[in-house]
Amino acid sequence: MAGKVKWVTDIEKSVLINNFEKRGWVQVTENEDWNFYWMSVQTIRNVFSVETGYRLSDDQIVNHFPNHYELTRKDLMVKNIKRYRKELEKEGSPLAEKDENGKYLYLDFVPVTYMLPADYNLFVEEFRKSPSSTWIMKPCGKAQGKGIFLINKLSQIKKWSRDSKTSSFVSQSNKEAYVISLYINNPLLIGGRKFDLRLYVLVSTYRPLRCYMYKLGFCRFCTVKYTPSTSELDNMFVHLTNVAIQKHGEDYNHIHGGKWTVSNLRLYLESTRGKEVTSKLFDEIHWIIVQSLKAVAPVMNNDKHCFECYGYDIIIDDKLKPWLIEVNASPSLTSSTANDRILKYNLINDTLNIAVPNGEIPDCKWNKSPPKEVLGNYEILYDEELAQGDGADRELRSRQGQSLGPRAGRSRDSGRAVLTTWK
Ligand SMILES: Nc1ncnc2c1ncn2[C@@H]1O[C@H](COP(=O)(O)OP(=O)(O)OP(=O)(O)O)[C@@H](O)[C@H]1O
Repeated sequence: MAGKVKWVTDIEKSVLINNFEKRGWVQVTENEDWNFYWMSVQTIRNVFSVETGYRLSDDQIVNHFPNHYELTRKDLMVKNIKRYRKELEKEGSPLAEKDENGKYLYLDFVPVTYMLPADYNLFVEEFRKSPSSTWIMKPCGKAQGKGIFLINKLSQIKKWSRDSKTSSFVSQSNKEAYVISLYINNPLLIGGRKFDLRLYVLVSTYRPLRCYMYKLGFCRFCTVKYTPSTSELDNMFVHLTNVAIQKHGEDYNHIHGGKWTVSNLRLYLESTRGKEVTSKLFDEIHWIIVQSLKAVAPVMNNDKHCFECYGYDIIIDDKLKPWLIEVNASPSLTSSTANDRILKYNLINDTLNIAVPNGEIPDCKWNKSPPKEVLGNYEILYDEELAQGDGADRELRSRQGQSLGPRAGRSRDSGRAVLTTWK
């Protein structure tokens, strides 16, 4: 038994268990000595809570950072990105440049969002500026499309407030927090349907930031054709791409599960829009992912026992601008189709190959910069150490020279530091 990795999980998914067994690892319970724990977000809270006083030893590795929620809670992600933009602005960074209307030229990649109830007045002010816009209300602590609804009138939000059995937003502050985001009402449509992208990103360390992009993401399609018409605002089969919602749709296809691989999307876009704009779009997607990670890196508890495989949700609009919608700490490992099973099995396999080098008893001082041969379907997305003295300077230099930001054809950090091709 000695020398074998002892694993525990509280997520009973075959794609996990098959991977552990394939490596000859030994299953133990959480009360025994374990080396590798693939845990839910509830469990990570207990492991790192002050009350439990649990201390991880050098040979223990877990799949979440203690305060992953700084990125994976809808409200905190937006708060951190707003703070990051302000800091860059204060530093005079060219990345924080704004247009004549005061809108960020490059860092405008999350839909305008307010926290409710805290930012209610700010929201009302913004709402009145463009009263014909649609907004999407999302509970901060839920997933799978639960509790989400669309509004286009202030009266709807007032009604919601009343319905949640409170007389004012102030008294609601202890209740469930929501975010309200500007609804991207011009999504890119394929076959008339809205879709979003689910991309996987592995972070092995936040300081220095080192992250990997999984090549095999997918698109999730709605089952009903898209219309921005207000008469369909309540129809979640039109607006929400979550599989948890769409699988209840009449036209849900159980064979392909309403999914396309990202490489299919790429081919489709290359043939309909051209290679150059497609490549620019994917560059920009990578760029906003890196920016979101840079935004939270300073506040992350960069615990050496941790790594994390995030599920990024991205929507592309009809101008081919990508929007970061959300980051998930526990992307679904449920397989809705045969292809899904293969993808998720491989995702875990490749993740383990990086997080637990050689499948041996982990050492929390693990080499977080593994050789290329073990990356599988991962590619380095950003490596701060490689970018040092190169990327940042170059970002500044390029300000004086040409344009900035992937949308403007900005020259990016060094190719070694940042993924530039993704076929
Ligand atoms: N600002 C927006 N504009 C357009 N569509 C949006 C927007 N925000 C969310 N959506 C749609 O609603 C879906 C659910 O939103 P989101 O992912 O934020 O919520 P969730 O319930 O936490 O889902 P998940 O299970 O992916 O965590 C998205 O996949 C997307 O299709």
